Parts: sequence; C-alpha cells; structure tokens
Amino acid sequence: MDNLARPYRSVLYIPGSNERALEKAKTLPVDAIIFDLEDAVAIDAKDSARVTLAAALSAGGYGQRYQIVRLNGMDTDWGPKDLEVIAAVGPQAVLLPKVGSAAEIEAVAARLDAIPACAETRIWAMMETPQGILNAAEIAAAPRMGGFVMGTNDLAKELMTRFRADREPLLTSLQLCLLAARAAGIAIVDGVYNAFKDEAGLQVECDQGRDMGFDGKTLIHPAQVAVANAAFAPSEAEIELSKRQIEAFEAAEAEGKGVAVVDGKIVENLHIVTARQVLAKASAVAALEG
Ligand SMILES: CC(C)(COP(=O)(O)OP(=O)(O)OC[C@H]1O[C@@H](n2cnc3c(N)ncnc32)[C@H](O)[C@@H]1OP(=O)(O)O)[C@@H](O)C(=O)NCCC(=O)NCCSC(=O)C[C@H](O)C(=O)O
Ligand SMILES: [Mg+2]
Repeated sequence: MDNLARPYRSVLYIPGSNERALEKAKTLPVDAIIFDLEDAVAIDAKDSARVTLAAALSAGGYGQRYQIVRLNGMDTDWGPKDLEVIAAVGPQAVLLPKVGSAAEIEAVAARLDAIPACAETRIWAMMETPQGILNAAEIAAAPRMGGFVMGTNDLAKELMTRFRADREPLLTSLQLCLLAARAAGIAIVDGVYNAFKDEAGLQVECDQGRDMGFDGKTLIHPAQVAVANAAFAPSEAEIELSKRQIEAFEAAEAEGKGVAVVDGKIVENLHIVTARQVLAKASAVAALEG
C-alpha cells in the first residue's frame, strides 16, 4: 500500500527491549508500530535492545502493520550503530528523534542510499524541538521523508509549557507541522497521551487531533488502540454523506451544473475530492481490518 494511502490511525510505541510487548504487538489491531530504541529503552539495555529488535524484525509476524524503527540520535553513542544494525534488515521506515534540520535527514538518506536492502526505506522525523518546528517545511521536503511524528512530551519540556487538556500552548507547533506535512505530501501523526488509563481524556485529544487534520495518534499502551482507531476512521455518518454528495454532484453535472446542494449546503468539485478521500480511507481501513 502507498505510504499516504495507508491508514495510520493507531501508531503504537513498543520498547525494543521488551520481548513480551514485541510478541504481543503481533496480535494488536494497530495500523503501525514504532519499535523504539530511544527513550523507552534504558541506557544499560541499549545494545541488547538493538540486537533483540533486529532479530524480531527479521523473524517477522507483524502482518500489514506498518513498521517504523525509532533510532537513537545520530549524535549519541548508540545512533550510528542502531542505523547500521537496523538498516541491515531493510526496515519499512526509520524514525529519527529530535530532528532540527533537513541536513540531518539528508545525511541518513545518503547512508540508506548505499544499502540495497533499504531501497524502499522511508525516513520519518520526530518533531519535538523548537528548531525542528521552525524548520518543519524543509524537513518535510527532505529526501526519503515519509512522515512526521509529534513528540509532544519533549516539545512541552523545551517550550517550558504546562499541561493543559486543550493543548493550547502546543497548537502553534502542531499546526506548523501539519502545514509542512500537507505541503510536502507526507503523513503526520499526533503525540502520545501519557495518562494511558484515562480513556475519556484520550478521546478528547484524539477528537482534537482528528479535527486538526492528523492522520492518527501515537500510543503507548494497548488500552489506547480502540479509541484511536475509531476516532481517526471515517464515521458511518461521514461515509453516508460522502456517498450522497458524490451522487448529487454527478447528477448536477449531468444537468450541466457545477454545484449541487446536499442538506442545505453547496457541494462543489473540491468537496467531491474530500468525499472520495473519505471513501478511499474507509476502504483502506476495511482492507486492514478484514
Ligand atoms: C506504560 C507501560 C510501562 C505499562 O506497561 P505494563 O505495566 O506492562 O502495562 P500492563 O500490565 O497494563 O500491560 C498489559 C499488557 O499489554 C502489554 N503491553 C503494555 N504496553 C505495551 C506496548 N506499548 N506495546 C505492546 N504491548 C504492551 C503488556 O506486555 C501486557 O501484556 P500481557 O503480558 O500479554 O498481558 C508500557 O505500556 C510501556 O512501556 N509503554 C510504552 C512506553 C514507551 O514506548 N515510551 C516511549 C514512547 S513515548 C515518547 O517517547 C514520546 C515522544 O518522544 C515525546 O517526546 O513525546
Ligand atoms: Mg521525545
């Protein structure tokens, strides 16, 4: 499935060091997995996690779930070794933390270009530093870019904000990254909701993220999957409306008109583009779930 056509409703982080979670993920209805070698892995476990993860990826079993590996930063003791070992198994995507500039993406892209197993490997970027947010447009347009992941914990730390349920202090950063991702035609998924037992709070954040235009949400626990899958899938009402809009617009066109009216609202060609995207997303979700 094409990078942008596939759903990214639920993107679950799994610590690369946690063999039980690595196994469990094969049974979870997530659209994508981030196998983490960065913040979820303790310093003493960095070297063993890399080996454990490379073996798990080679063994496979993750089905249609899109597989993204979060490496340690290339400026750390572990990052270059992570890239070497993970690249050898030809991952679908590598995710770079705390990206600040397009040059960082270009350097990793050049390394991947030299590895035949990585011909199709995409690069994703964690957007979680002030410098990265200010350079979002150039990062999104860099070679091999497949998507942005919002790192709202690091971002809140760097901006010195306080947690608010409405995320008002983070909205400018979230929207700058959305603009950059959409301009470059790459995917973008929202940050994690830390209180993984608070389903109502997660629901509010998922609805907000969906309204803003995110493709999905990053998650930290299996209990969060169902809420994200439902929030970022087209609803029955959206599917039904899209079908009626297409039908009405085609009828209007047949009569030589460029505008139809559905439920008292105008429907023009641009609305039909959105309606067809809704139906395509619904089909893609059904294909993954089927
Ligand atoms: C938060 C956790 C440490 C909780 O783990 P645990 O106490 O084991 O939870 P449960 O007992 O409720 O687990 C129930 C079962 O589910 C499995 N499990 C738990 N978490 C995961 C997971 N992430 N993926 C797959 N499976 C998972 C357990 O193994 C249990 O299975 P079973 O034995 O069959 O019952 C834990 O959830 C966790 O470690 N989560 C991930 C944390 C993480 O990845 N953090 C880093 C990413 S967030 C980040 O860095 C954001 C960004 O950079 C930013 O700046 O914002
Ligand atoms: Mg982070």
